[in-house]
Amino acid sequence: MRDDVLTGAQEAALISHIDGSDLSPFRFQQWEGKRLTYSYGWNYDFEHVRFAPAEPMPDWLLDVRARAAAFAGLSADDLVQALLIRYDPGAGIGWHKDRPVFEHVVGISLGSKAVLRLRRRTAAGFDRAKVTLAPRSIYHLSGEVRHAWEHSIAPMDVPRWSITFRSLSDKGRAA
Ligand SMILES: O=C(O)CCC(=O)C(=O)O
Ligand SMILES: [Fe+2]
Repeated sequence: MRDDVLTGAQEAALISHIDGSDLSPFRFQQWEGKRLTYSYGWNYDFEHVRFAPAEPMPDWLLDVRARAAAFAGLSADDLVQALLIRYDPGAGIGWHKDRPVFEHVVGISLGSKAVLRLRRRTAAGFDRAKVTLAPRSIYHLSGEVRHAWEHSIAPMDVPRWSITFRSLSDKGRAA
């Protein structure tokens, strides 16, 4: 993780771009999440279990993608997906591992801080950890924390925005 990878002005511009995007509620089976999302590059459709190319990333994302790649030691071209999320008050994200079609996960937090909770199943229960995601900070999930641990964010009473860049895994490339 690293704090302060964006200025306040850059953060405000990214938030207004996300708010100006055609966000829609995350849907899975009968369940409609309170978090609003939009994907560029590739779309993993949970409702129809379909992984398909999506609209290319717009210019306003390219600078922040380059920073995310540099931070994670990747090349910008590797980060082929960008997921925009707006969490309105009451929205969170439940326990999950990111889909196996993706490999590296690099996330940028905007607007307000959140606690990223982490857990890994053990014989006795769960190992747990948590980390504070400050606004304007970045994190990289790879290796064990990406593949062996789940993560979640509890619903909050203030809005938060995030941009998650992902590379494809071998499985994603094969698909
Ligand atoms: O909002 C975040 O920073 C986390 C998002 C996340 O875990 C995901 O989209 O898979
Ligand atoms: Fe995730």
